Amino acid sequence: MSPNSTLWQTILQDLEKLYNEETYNELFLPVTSTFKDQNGLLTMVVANEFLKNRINKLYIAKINELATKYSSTPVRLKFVSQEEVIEEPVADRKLTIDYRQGNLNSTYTFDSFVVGKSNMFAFRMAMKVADHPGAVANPFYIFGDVGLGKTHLMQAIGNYILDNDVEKRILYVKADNFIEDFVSLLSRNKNKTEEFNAKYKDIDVILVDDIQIMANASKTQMEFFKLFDYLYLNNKQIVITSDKPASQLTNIMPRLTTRFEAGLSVDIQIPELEHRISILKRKTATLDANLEVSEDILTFIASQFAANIREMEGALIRLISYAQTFNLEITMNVVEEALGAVLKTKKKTNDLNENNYDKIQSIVADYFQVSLPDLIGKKRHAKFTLPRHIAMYLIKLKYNIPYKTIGSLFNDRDHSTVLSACEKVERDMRMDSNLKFAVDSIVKK
Ligand SMILES: Nc1ncnc2c1ncn2[C@@H]1O[C@H](COP(=O)(O)OP(=O)(O)OP(=O)(O)O)[C@@H](O)[C@H]1O
Repeated sequence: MSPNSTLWQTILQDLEKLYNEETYNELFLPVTSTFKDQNGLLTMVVANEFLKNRINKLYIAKINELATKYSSTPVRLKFVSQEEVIEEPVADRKLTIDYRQGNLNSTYTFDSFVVGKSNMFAFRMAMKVADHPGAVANPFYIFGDVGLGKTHLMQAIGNYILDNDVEKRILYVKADNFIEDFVSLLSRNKNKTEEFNAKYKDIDVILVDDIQIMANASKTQMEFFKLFDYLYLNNKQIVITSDKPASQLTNIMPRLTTRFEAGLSVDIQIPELEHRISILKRKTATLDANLEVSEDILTFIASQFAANIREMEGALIRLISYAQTFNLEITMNVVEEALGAVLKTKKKTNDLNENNYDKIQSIVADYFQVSLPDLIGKKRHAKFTLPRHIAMYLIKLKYNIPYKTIGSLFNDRDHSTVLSACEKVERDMRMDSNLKFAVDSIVKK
């Protein structure tokens, strides 16, 4: 394959847009030659070690992401220096591509992971683990609620390690697949657990997703325990995710949970509103949709899908696909058309929940005939501030949650802003019968 290969030329076009002229001219343009082996490993030769290291440290994840996007067959790019090509032929280790291809999603990188307060520690430690696999935190245990980015972060570790050393064997496995694999092997041949062990032992990094699923599968747990010890003793990196801390896992044998606890545990929390909006912005950019989604609309979506990033992303994708299909500009009406059904179902589920803060926000917004983004947002006109203060007051009255938590439901306003809003509504109601009437009517709804 020559440097004029269509794939590299296509990638170059994107790189030119993504990075400044100097970087582009210095690093990407002078690639001297490329060749592809039978595993789909595309080797790019650059002039010297310095250029190679810069690309491998800073740009390889993006380049491989683009390669995956533009190639119809599995492909990975590896940059080597001119000297290396002369000294040693590029290694050909058959399994590497299969590991990546079958397991890791190449878009789950550190680069595409938006960092905020809720995941900062987890992110930083994950970077450290990826930089020094097996040496910093073993096992590395990530826990948190559904859809908050555990798999993404775990796979980012795998992708990073692989991007820096294409010969590393990274295995990502969902705990349920691990069980299935074990059970199907036993059903074929009861004495063949060695075959199972060999498959899993021949790896450098194991990423086990949703370990809680292994609850009650005691034979599989036993097998996993043996594997865990083997990998651990051989300094292979183990990364585990779960929906709860290791100490709270039920029906998982203590000899496993205590080993999980002995490593480093990090949690991922629900991101704050601004953080969720940043995630949506990043997602919009990667969708390449050529469609403008305003800040107000992103705020609205982020405020409706607080607890699960997967659902929030799903709503954004649905909205954009809808607008593209019907060739529409994205307005609040289009949001309602595209997401109406999803929001209705979500509302029903919310109605079953005790803590129904957005219901109060919607009722107040309806009562005062303002839109939800305006109620939650930053506009300071009295037309918006009065309903906003009333909504804050009613949430405090009904749920008595901390002022700071209420603030997070209103564009991350701080504790003192919410406190003074609630006090003002309470004070004004004593003197203003219209206001009292309005608040009472809303309470009855
Ligand atoms: N901080 C973030 N930045 C960018 N994308 C994110 C972030 N957090 C989550 N996502 C995206 O949200 C979606 C759901 O994330 P992921 O599958 O990693 O969640 P999870 O915690 O593993 O969920 P589950 O408990 O269901 O396994 C993915 O598309 C992921 O890329």
